[in-house]
Amino acid sequence: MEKVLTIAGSDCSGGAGIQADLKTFAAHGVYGMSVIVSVVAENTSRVIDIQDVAPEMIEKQIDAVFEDIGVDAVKVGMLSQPCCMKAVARKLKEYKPQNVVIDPVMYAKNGCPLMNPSAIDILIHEILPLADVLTPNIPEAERISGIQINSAEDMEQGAKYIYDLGVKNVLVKGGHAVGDALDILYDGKQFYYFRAQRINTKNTHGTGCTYSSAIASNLSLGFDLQEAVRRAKEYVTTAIRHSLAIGKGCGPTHHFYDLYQNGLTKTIIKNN
Ligand SMILES: Nc1ncnc2c1ncn2[C@@H]1O[C@H](COP(=O)(O)OP(=O)(O)OP(=O)(O)O)[C@@H](O)[C@H]1O
Ligand SMILES: Cc1ncc(CO)c(N)n1
Repeated sequence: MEKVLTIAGSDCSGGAGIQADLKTFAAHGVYGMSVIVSVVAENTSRVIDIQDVAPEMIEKQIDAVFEDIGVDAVKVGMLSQPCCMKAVARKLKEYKPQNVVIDPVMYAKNGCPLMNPSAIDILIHEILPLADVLTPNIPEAERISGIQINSAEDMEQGAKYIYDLGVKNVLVKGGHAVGDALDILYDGKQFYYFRAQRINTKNTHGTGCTYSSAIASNLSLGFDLQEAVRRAKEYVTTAIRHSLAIGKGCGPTHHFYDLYQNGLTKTIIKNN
C-alpha cells in the first residue's frame, strides 16, 4: 500500500487544506496521513482566524509518522509563519523522504492571506530547496520571482527563475490567468504544457490543494513526474467540473475515483 503524507493547514469547511488532501488521497486508493501545521477557521467566503500548532508539536507529529509507518510521497501546503517553516524544514532534512511536492500557499481563493508576508525569505531559503516539485500559482510565482506574469512566456520566465533558486522542478499553475487553464512544468531542460479548457465556475476553492495532492499520490504510485502531473491535471479538471455549489462564496472541488475515466489531458513538450 502506498503511503502519502500531507503537512498543511486544516480547513474546517472541508474544501481545501488537509481535508482536500485526504479526500484526494482516498480517491487515488493510497493511504493518507496528516500533520496539522495550522488550524484555520475558514469557509468558502472568508478566513476568520488562524491558530498555528506549536513548532515542537509539528515536529512530534512528523516523528510519529516517520518512526512507525514511513511515506512514499509528501505534500506540503500552508505554512503560515517562519517558525512553522523551520520546524518542517528540520524534519524533512532529517527524514529525507522521496517525492516531496510543495505548494507554496500564500492566499486563499477569496484573497485572504494564509502566509505571513515576512516569511517569504525563509520560504525561499529553507523550504523551496526541499521540493522535488514546487507548484506556485501565478501570484505566488510572481512573489517568489519578482517577475510579473501576463502570458505563457512570462510563466516560463517565472518557472526558470524559480528553478535557478535551486528548485528541482517547477510547475506554474495558470488558474489565475484568462483563457485556457494552462500549467507549465520546467525541469531545467524543457517546458511541458498541460492545458485544459477553463470551466466557467466560481467554485474553485481548494483546486491547488487537490492538484498537489493528486501529483503526490501519482508519484507514490510510481508514475514519473510528467505522467504524475498529466494525470493530476485530469483529476483536478474533472474535480472542478463536478465542484459543489455549496456555501456563499467559492464552493469546493468534489472527489471520487471515477474522475480518471475520461483520459482527456495531453502533455505537450516544448523545446527551449
Ligand atoms: N476555472 C477553471 N477551469 C479549469 N481549470 C482550472 C480552473 N481554475 C483553476 N484551474 C486549474 O486548477 C489547478 C489549480 O490551479 P490554481 O491556480 O487554481 O491553484 P491555487 O490558486 O493554488 O488554488 P487554491 O488556492 O484554491 O487551492 C490548475 O491546474 C489550474 O489550471
Ligand atoms: C488550510 C488551507 N490551505 C490552503 C488553502 C488554499 O486554498 C486554504 N484555503 N486553506
